[in-house]
Parts: sequence; C-alpha cells; structure tokens
Amino acid sequence: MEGARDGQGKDQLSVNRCALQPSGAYLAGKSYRPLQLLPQNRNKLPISLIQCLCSRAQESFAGKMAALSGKVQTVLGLLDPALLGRTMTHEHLTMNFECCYVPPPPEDKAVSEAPIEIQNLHWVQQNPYSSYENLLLFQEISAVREELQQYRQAGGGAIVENTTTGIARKLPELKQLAKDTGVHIIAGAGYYVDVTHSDETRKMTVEKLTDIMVSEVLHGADGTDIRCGVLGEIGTSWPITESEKKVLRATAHAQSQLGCPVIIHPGRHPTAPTEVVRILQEAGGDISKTVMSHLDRTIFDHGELLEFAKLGSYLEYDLFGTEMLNYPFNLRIDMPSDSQRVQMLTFLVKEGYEDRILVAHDIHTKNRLTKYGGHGYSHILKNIVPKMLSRGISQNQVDKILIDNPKHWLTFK
Ligand SMILES: CC(=O)NCCS(=O)(=O)O
Repeated sequence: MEGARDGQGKDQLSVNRCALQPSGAYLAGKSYRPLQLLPQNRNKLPISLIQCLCSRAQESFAGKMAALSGKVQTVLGLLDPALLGRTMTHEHLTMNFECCYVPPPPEDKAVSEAPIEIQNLHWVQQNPYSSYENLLLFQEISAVREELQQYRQAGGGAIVENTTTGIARKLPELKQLAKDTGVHIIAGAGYYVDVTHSDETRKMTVEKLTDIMVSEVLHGADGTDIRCGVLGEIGTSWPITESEKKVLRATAHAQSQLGCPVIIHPGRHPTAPTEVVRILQEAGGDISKTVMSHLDRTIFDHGELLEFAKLGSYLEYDLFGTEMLNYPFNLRIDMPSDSQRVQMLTFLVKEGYEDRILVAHDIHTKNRLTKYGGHGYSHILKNIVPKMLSRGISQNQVDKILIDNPKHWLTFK
C-alpha cells in the first residue's frame, strides 16, 4: 500500500493500489472517498485491517461487475437492454463548448456577439462556433426537456449523452431529464480532447486515469452517485497528443476490466480513426465494443472507409442535421449534406456492414435545437429514416441501425 497525493497535496491512503482490482475505496459500497492518512500515521495500520479492506474492495468490485453484466447502465440505474428502443448513440443535452470557440473575422464581430435571433440565424448556422452564446447548450434545459418529450412521441427510446470531463457534464440535470421525459439517458465517463485537459489530468498516470473512469462507471461521477454507462466520448485531436494517448490507454484498461461500451471522438484526418484503434488495441481494448464517431467528416474515400471498417469497430454517422459551407475546424474538409450521409450508409449496408452502423445528430450547440430553428433530436426519426428507406435500406436494416446495434453496443459483457 502506498500513500498518494491528491490535488490539494494531502496524503491519502490509496486502498485501490493494494486491491489488485481498480478504483477507489469501496467501503460499504459508498462512492470513492480516499481515506486520509496523516504522515505520522503511515505504517500504523495493522496488516489484518489492510487485508480486510482489500478483500472487501474486491468483493464489492466483483458484485458490481456481476450486476452490470448483460445490462445497460442509465442515469436512473440498470436497464434490460430490450427496453432501450430506438437509440441515438451520440448526443449532448447539457454541454459547454466554449473550448472550441472560433474567433470570427473582424467584419463579423457584431453579428457574432448578437443574441441568436431570426435575422442572424443563417449566419449562426454557417458559423456555429463563432457565436459565443451558441456554444452554451447547458443554458437550454427547458428547451431540451421539451425536445426530449417530442423525441419520445416520435418513437425515440434512448439517448447516449456523450458529455465527458472538460465540457461540463451535468449528471443531476441528466437524471432529472430522464425522470421528466421517460427517455433512457446513458451518461459518458472519461475525458474530451486535449485542450480541455486540466493540469491535474495531464499529470495523471494511466493507472490513475483508469481508476477514475472505472469509478465513474461503478460508483458515480462528479461527486454524485450517478453512474456512467459508456466511456466517452473520449476526445482525440490530430495528431493525437501525449495526454490523449494516456487517456486512450486508460480507456482500454478500464474497458477490459468493465466489459463496457466505448465511444471515440477522432481527430479530423482520414487516418485518425485507425491510429486510435491501434492505440486501443495495443492497450487491450475491445474494438468490437468501440464506436468510432464522426466518420461523416473524417473518412470520405470508399476504399479507405472499407479498410477502416475491417478493423471491427462500430461505424457512426452522427452529424445528421449539420450542413455548413466552411467547416472551421478544418477548412480542407467539405462537410457533407444529409443526402451524402445517407449515401454513405447505403454504401456500407451494401458492403455488409448493417450490423456495425450507428447514427445520431451530435447536438452540441444551441442552433441545432428546434427552439433556434434547428432540426432537434427527432430529425433522424422523422426525416432521415424515410430517406434511408427511399434509398434502398430496408426497414429491417433501419431497425438494426436504430435498435439492435445500439442495444448490443451498450450492453455490458
Ligand atoms: C461535441 C463534439 O465533439 N462534436 C464534434 C464536432 S466535429 O466538428 O465533428 O468535430
């Protein structure tokens, strides 16, 4: 057993270090509370107490793992996967995207600072990351609640909320939204892209990052007892930074302990998804239970897409509803239209990948909400599904994409 230092420089007793299994002081099944160990008391714990603590930690870990197996973990607790229904696997309900603000050109300064209203809506839709107000989705809980109710009415059952550490995850709000609307909400554990990593995160070892992610799934996150049901979206840039590589390795380690679903945000380069898969694989990750997000803005060449698909991850087209002329995060990329996204889905289905496709809108700014003239969380169910059917994707294949594939991905091994 060893003393570790916390963020405030206090010595702590890291019970998990001796428990062989990951994460936290599982005493009496409570959430992670490291025991305080004053320097003068080091080495004073009797070995029998240490053994007892370790064995209770292991029992608790095994018990929690057994409960998770074969289930989906929502913010309201464990769920029979058969009850999920149609599932959007990549959305945000309460996030803060300030990290990715793109300063506008000087001539657009005034419009970028104006409140979002009908006169400037087209500008905001074309420049969503240059309107500061637009990045504060977390301010729109009431609108999101109404939209989730509409999503239920449109036949939606569940949403995976991909907001991780660094972009203002708000678990109590997610829990309340799930209670108010009846939509099953699955929350994400882990870390977003490098620019959002705190100094503390950057200094963490892979083991520490693993412990935290495991604890967010087994015990709860952000000081609550609300548990995450996926790891991700785990953020990566291009090139992948050292801090992101550590997080990826920790994600793989946590996944191999938990048997849980993982979802990745790749950098904006066609080889980024493959590079992420390589790092995860080398660290023992389960690629068959891993989703590669944002393929619609990442891999355009059919041959390259098939090469990537062979690696075995889920293939997610999750920017439905996003149409913009100049994609500011990489001006060399032409953001596809929804029709082009459906063409990619049709191609993948014809190539035999109907069991690996997932879809979503990745709503992460205000302008995507119907309150601001956007498409809302029901766009795929209302508009994209009919288009898929009209382009030769069968109802059975649509059901796989919306119901069966999310269910298999989200179920703990
Ligand atoms: C929240 C998030 O990461 N969305 C993805 C935006 S991107 O433009 O596809 O990278």
